[in-house]
Amino acid sequence: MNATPIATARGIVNRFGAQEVHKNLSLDIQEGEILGVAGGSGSGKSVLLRTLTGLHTPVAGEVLLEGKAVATINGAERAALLGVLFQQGALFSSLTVAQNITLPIGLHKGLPPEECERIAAEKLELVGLPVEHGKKFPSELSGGMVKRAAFARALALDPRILFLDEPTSGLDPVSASGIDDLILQLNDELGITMVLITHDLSTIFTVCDRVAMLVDGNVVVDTVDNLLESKQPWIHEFLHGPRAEAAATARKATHNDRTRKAPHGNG
Ligand SMILES: Nc1ncnc2c1ncn2[C@@H]1O[C@H](COP(=O)(O)OP(=O)(O)OP(=O)(O)O)[C@@H](O)[C@H]1O
Repeated sequence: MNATPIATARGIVNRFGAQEVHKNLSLDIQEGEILGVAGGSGSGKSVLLRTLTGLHTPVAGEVLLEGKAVATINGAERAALLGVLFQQGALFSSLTVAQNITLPIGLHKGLPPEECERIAAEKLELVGLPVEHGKKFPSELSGGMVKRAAFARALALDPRILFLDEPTSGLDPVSASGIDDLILQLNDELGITMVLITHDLSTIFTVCDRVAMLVDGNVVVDTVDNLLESKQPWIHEFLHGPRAEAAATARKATHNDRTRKAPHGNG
């Protein structure tokens, strides 16, 4: 029997004109897990992320975060509960990295500047960036560093759930693997629940406890081991294509190195 999920989506319907993107989709997210969200282009991954975070109101269905309807959670409460890392980092280019990190702290906590600076330094350290990088502007950082700075900002208010939109996209393999390690580290050390949209097979094979596969407007959620047995054509093609083989080999090495916590089932 599972513990109470930290987030639940029930009967979600999302429709744009005649196009039905989600047809009665339901999903439980367990506290402390790393859940991947995968699916073909246009399958509704980003719309699902926006729905789960309360940025998009579905045509039908509801999202509960810690048992509370997301629509009824106010801005400050929501900011403390969930962080979002958008695909391009979405940092303000006219602000320094430290100012970007402290922006949500100032907005939602009203802390004095020295305390904001202390928190910014702490978050930079947490994501593996030198504290001096706080003085730089986003344009002065590499792609991997921008992602880390965006992580630092998403972590500013110590959220319990982090939603990540393609955290490794556009990165070279070494930087991407550094981001995978950061996701594992934040999950292991701080217990943050992670929900990440990804096409990155390496991330799926080495990082995710479970994966939610969006297919035909619905979702199949399971561990990678179980999904590897799936006969559903898109899932089979995705996990058994030529690019999946190298990722699966890397996974075996990682699993030998690292004892992941027992994955949660989803019924
Ligand atoms: N605001 C909107 N208005 C109209 N259609 C939309 C809107 N948002 C999303 N859609 C449509 O919903 C479908 C799902 O979009 P979504 O961005 O969630 O796909 P995705 O799975 O994230 O795709 P990709 O992997 O290509 O980013 C797409 O066909 C998209 O055009």
